[in-house]
Amino acid sequence: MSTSRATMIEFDNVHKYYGDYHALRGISARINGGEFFSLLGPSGCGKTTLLRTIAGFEDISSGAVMIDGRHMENVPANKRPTNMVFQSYAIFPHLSVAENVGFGLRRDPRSRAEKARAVEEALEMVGLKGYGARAAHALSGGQRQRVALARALILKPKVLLLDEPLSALDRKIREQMQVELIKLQREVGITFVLVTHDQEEALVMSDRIAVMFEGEIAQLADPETLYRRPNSRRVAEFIGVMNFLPCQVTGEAGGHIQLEVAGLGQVEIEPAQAPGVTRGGPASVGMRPETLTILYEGQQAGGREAPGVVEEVVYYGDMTYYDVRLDGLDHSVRISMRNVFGRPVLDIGTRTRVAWSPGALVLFR
Ligand SMILES: Nc1ncnc2c1ncn2[C@@H]1O[C@H](COP(=O)(O)OP(=O)(O)OP(=O)(O)O)[C@@H](O)[C@H]1O
Repeated sequence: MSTSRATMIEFDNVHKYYGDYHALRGISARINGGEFFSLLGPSGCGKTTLLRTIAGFEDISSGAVMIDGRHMENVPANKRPTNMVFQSYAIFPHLSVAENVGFGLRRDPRSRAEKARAVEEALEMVGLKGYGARAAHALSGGQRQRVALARALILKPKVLLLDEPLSALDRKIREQMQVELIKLQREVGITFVLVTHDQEEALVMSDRIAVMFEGEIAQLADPETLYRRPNSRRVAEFIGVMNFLPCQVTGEAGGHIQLEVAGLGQVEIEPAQAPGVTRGGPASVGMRPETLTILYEGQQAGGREAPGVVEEVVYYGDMTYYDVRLDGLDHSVRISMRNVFGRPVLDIGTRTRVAWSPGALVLFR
């Protein structure tokens, strides 16, 4: 959580060209002090380029980058209050862990004993207390990334930049490191800016996320807003799974938007459920798989329900995916249900009813 609300980083209409290629197309955004902020997007969307403009590794073509109220034009990378942790473990294999962590303190005027204490503190912060004397080359991937983190943190930057720092790690270690990184960020209170293409990682770790496509920010919001109220189909599809049903906007009354949705019938939604909608054009509604429920025989929905046929059942242990083709729809919708009672009991071809909630719909143009 944020310790300070003041703006730490500001992008003002940043453009970046590589030759003719327009890599950043008018980025404007603010990152707060003490915030865990992520740049999320598919390969090539410009997220690494944007991160590198903060570090000063990349010049911008026009616009401005400010850090802590200071214009960064003509401020070289080594004079900026930032430090970067890379995907590859950029540590020196021939040095010890402590030598790696203390590397940035070579010209620090403090005494040897003080520096050694700072190194030990940094190692403790990243969960490597007592590892100082070990050879860096003998560490595991996760441990090397911790050393890289400690080496960055010991310099006490105002901003820590993380370029896919966990992507080379195994899934289990990665998930563990995600939680540790969040804790660490809360502890040190430094602004973290993370680049990732992994939507789950961004949702788990971030206070706010900027979703980028083709050099632009498509949506900037907290994880829950991004997930529940994506402002475009593209953002919705990039973050998790979403079902789309064609619909018509039939009217507006009492502050509500009235829809006729294929497979669902007439529905009223709140304006907040149409975050990206401007007037005109064909529309569709989105529904997340977990907002739908399969009703068993005799079970009451307590709300809205739609009939259909089970087309596919995929068992995942803790949950089952059902693909159900609702009557009046030419494709199936995906439904995910926790397996609280064990195995799925519906067979392919079974007629069933699907419970849904108007409040869980999102309208897109
Ligand atoms: N030095 C460069 N010269 C020319 N084009 C570049 C250079 N660096 C990046 N690009 C191009 O700019 C675009 C954005 O690159 P960037 O590395 O920022 O993307 P990304 O979203 O971080 O993707 P990835 O996750 O694959 O690194 C890409 O199309 C890339 O090919």
